[in-house]
Amino acid sequence: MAQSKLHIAMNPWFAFGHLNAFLHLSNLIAARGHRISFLTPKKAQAKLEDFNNHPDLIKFIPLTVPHVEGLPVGAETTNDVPDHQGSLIMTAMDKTRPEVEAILKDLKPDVVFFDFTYWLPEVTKQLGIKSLQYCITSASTVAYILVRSSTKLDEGQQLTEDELMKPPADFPPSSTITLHRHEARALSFTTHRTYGEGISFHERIVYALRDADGYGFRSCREIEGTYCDYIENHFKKPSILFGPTIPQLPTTPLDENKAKWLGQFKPGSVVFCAFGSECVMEKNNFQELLLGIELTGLPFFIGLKPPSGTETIDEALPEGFKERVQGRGIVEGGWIQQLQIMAHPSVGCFISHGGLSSVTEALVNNTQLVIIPQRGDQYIIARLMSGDMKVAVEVEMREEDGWYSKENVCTTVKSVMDEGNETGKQIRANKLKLKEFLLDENLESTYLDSALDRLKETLLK
Ligand SMILES: C[C@@H]1O[C@H](OP(=O)(O)OP(=O)(O)OC[C@H]2O[C@@H](n3ccc(=O)[nH]c3=O)[C@H](O)[C@@H]2O)[C@H](O)[C@H](O)[C@H]1O
Repeated sequence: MAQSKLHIAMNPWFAFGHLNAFLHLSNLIAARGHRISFLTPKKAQAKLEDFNNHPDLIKFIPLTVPHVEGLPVGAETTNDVPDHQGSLIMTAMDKTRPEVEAILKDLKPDVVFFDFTYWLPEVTKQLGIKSLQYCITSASTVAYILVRSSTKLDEGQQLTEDELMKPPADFPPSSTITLHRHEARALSFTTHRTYGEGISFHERIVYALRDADGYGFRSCREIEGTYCDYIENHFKKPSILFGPTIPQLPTTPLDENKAKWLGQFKPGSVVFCAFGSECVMEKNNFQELLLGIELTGLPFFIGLKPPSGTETIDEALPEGFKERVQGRGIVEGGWIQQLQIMAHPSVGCFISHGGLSSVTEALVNNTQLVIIPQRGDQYIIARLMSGDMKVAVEVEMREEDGWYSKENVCTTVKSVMDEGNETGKQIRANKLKLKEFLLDENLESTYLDSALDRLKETLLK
């Protein structure tokens, strides 16, 4: 088996973050001569095709997404609907089960990589095919929340807010992860919300984990090895690290005007703030964050969506802000060239929400990293980076409701930006070491090769 070529089917959640992550992995696997059958909604296929680097080996299999009442006609992915209709897209994806079953019966791949379709292992078992749950979030998130959730579910109970604040008793002793009260409360609310007809998000993920033949993570032993072992020991199934996704600088250069604007400031002096592709903040938190950045006295570039209840960034700005920061600060509300901005030599600090991709992008750049987690896995990723790895700092928040003051924001940013500050020096040194490790040209291929070997020796033996 070690030298044989595999046929892998991919069945990712109908959201572009997931479809792209699975396609990225597919490209790496196909580069080693393995065949991929990539199940995707019909319209999404057109958007993914440009990113298929191995059309001879990666074949898209279009799925007809059934219409679900309440969804706009033709909606297939979360991209086609507002946030609150994500659950209906999940229902639609669940309804593709008969089609997926027929496709797999016909294709007979060796293994199916999936994430949210908790019913997939039942289908594959009947067909004599293996299933691997490929998680695009951090292994530490699965370890901290879902391992004990599964035990609780078996007992007909749910994790409580108090339990979520602390790690389970048998958690790796090297871990520093704990949650604040407001985080535990928010997490408990989001995980227990219905996601798809008649099932909560949390049940969906736990059943997927419980029934899959193994797990895959976009991470490495050096960052999350202990968490991966913890998951493997609990579920007694192989937990495979495929290596972190190292971002490539896009070929499109940074917009000329932005590059010119950033270029007028000293190297490493600009504060850059962006909260990923989904985050819409509350207006008061948004304004306090802006005021905190203003208070640092440093030049800044902020790319955040207009906060809730507003249509434009201009109407959301604090009183007099625009006039006060004229010439040294920009706030934008649309899509920004995050990778190109982060790589600009003038940028010295990145304030992030803790999304796994944004954090990884910061780790392979020279910016200092400040995290203000907004939801879900971002709380855990923030602790992992600030506590376990000591490559980031977090803004102090009020325990009960997560409120932070402008002074908290300013002090934290200055702690990593002021020359001579001990915290800043330590973070910079740790980050540099990790950057060198992550940018080792052999890292990606070493991880991928050993992940595929492990897949063959365990699931597919
Ligand atoms: C799995 C899920 O991913 C989510 O992704 P989200 O978009 O928030 O953040 P990132 O993972 O940083 O991903 C965001 C990605 O979009 C890029 N980008 C974003 C906005 C923009 O204007 N320009 C850009 O280039 C950015 O460079 C990064 O690559 C959440 O974390 C969630 O908690 C997690 O479960």
